[in-house]
Amino acid sequence: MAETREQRILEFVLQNAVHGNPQSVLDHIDKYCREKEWAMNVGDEKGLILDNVLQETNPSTVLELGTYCGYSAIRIARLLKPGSLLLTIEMNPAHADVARQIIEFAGVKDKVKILQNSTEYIIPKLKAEHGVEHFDFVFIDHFGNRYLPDTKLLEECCVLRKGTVLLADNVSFPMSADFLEYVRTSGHYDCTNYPAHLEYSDKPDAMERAVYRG
Ligand SMILES: O=C(c1ccccc1)c1ccc(O)c(O)c1[N+](=O)[O-]
Ligand SMILES: [Mg+2]
Repeated sequence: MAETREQRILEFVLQNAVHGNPQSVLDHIDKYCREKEWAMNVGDEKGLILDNVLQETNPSTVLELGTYCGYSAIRIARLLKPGSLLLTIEMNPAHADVARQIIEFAGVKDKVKILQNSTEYIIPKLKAEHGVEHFDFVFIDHFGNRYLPDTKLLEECCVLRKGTVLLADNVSFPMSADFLEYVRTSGHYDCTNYPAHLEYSDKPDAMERAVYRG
């Protein structure tokens, strides 16, 4: 039996999902995490919210904060138009390694670049070292206590533009309360809340869309 939960998710995907089929990989991760071991993927219910907001935005450049096992990276990449790019930041090297393998198995690695380090280290380097001008869409799904400082860092590093869509997971958690207060009251964002449930559970959760006013 694989040592970690993330390695067991990878093993289940490699042994059961259809190679090169992103939806099959998503379905098998959801099946494993609903039936065997809970894990912090955005999941199927909130994943549909992510799909809808992403398709409404139709982005060319996407940033994700918090790759974990690659579930939402695959969810995003499968909907991106040709020539688009998702940069996803993961601070945990073991998680990044699992994500790299699952993303490759799903057949979307050409649209995804995993940056393994902390967000506070990478965000200031995005323009100079990763050729970023601006992001059209940012999916925020790492530890809630980083949501606000990283949002302010994205503003300070000028990688947001008028109309950039931020979509944050888990805004029902107390740890992201300061982020929610800021995007709703700073005057810099137009916000929409999407009530949902915590992945693979009936506990309440929510996502917040915050469109940058520039
Ligand atoms: O914070 C956790 C957490 C904290 C402790 C243990 C496990 C998860 C969490 C829970 C559900 C999520 O959807 C999620 O994105 C996270 N996260 O850390 O990014
Ligand atoms: Mg989450």
